[in-house]
Amino acid sequence: MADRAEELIDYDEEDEETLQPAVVVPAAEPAAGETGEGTEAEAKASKGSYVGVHSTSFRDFLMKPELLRAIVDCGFEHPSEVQQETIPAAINGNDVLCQAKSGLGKTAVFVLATLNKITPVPGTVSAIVLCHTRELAYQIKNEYARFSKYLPEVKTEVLYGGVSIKHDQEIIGDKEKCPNVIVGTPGRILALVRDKTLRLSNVSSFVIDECDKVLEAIDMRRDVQEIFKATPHNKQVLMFSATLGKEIRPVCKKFMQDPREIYVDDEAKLTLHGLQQYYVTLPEAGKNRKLSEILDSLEFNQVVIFVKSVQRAKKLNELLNSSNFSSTCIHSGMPQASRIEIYKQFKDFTKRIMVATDIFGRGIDVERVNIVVNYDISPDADQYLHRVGRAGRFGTKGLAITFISTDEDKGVLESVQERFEVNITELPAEIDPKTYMTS
Ligand SMILES: Nc1ncnc2c1ncn2[C@@H]1O[C@H](COP(=O)(O)OP(=O)(O)OP(=O)(O)O)[C@@H](O)[C@H]1O
Repeated sequence: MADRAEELIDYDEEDEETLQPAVVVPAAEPAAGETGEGTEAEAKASKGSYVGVHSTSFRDFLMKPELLRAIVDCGFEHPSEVQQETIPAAINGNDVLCQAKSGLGKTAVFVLATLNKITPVPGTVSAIVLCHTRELAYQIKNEYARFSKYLPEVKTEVLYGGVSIKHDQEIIGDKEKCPNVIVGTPGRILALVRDKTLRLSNVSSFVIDECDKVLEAIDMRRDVQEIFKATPHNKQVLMFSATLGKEIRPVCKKFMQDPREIYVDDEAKLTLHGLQQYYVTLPEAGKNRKLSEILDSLEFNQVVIFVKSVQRAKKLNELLNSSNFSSTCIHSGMPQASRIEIYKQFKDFTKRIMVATDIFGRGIDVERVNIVVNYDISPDADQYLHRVGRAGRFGTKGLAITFISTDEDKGVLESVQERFEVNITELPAEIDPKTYMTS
């Protein structure tokens, strides 16, 4: 930790103790669809039912009318719990460090807050949003497009590696086309800052989504720091993740001034209660047979199957297709344009089975995914939580099945159960589809 601390940016005033107390999200009664026991109420649970304890309206937030209109068009009826807690603080101009469950609308918090604040000046970047994968950046850019529908003067662009930098340079260098909001991955954004194409001296909002992941690896953190240093001192900083361990919080706070901290401190509350979680113990050689049994016997809208390497993703995808399961796959070994194309096809429901490495494990929002299979278990408990959160988005129901074939796998499963106080049981011979299919 001492080494890590030395890596951090230090502003003199940031060394003072944080003045604002952290908000710990209270224990909410499960909303419809949360108990996972298959009651009639759950069967009726649908997207948007998860509104938490207080039912405020988006109109209660002091937002631009153009944003309120877009929210209605998006079909959002009520703010979710995290939105109720966090949007007012963000709109008020506070720096915010926020941890909240997967799939409950953290993205809308920063998209709405930054759009509410922005007064677009042609040729000037006002907001910058960083995240760890290109697909997530692309997805966030689309969220900006949805919510800025009635703010046509606000231009948003996504920037990431793996595609020609020339194209980015042309857009940013052109005053007419230059985005006011930039979403991207740190490497490409830093390259554009270094070559002086991208000027960040007017940035007033700095956002990091999946901040624990972005700041955990030293190389990505260094890139973020360099980008951060190119922005003015006086700006709003917002950071989000479903997992914010105690070690990473001080790292995040080094980028912030007197932040509002909103945490789900009792990690048991991070479990999605609409999500049923099971494991299957089996030898490595039995995984393919079990997977096809699962795909044959369970009902699903869309399923994501996680594996631990690019090679395994390729092989499993080939095998599934040769066994007449029409699957697709996504991993870092593919050209970037194909990755985005595959993400879009899956999101558009053209494909129903996706084999993925962990590039798809965080943040990706495909609302019809109701089953996640950990063909290879995640490397750690946090990543497990993110992966299974791809099912059961926004209070819908879902099912997660994890294959356990080594003692090491068993250890990870145990750490998940301890950390998030979830009881993961053996996959039963039969599961009532009502318990994992949102009607
Ligand atoms: N108030 C709302 N009403 C209805 N749907 C909503 C609302 N807020 C967000 N959603 C939808 O819920 C889904 C999940 O939101 P989002 O991807 O922002 O979750 P998240 O908290 O960032 O999850 P993760 O931690 O997995 O990244 C999205 O499809 C989003 O459009």
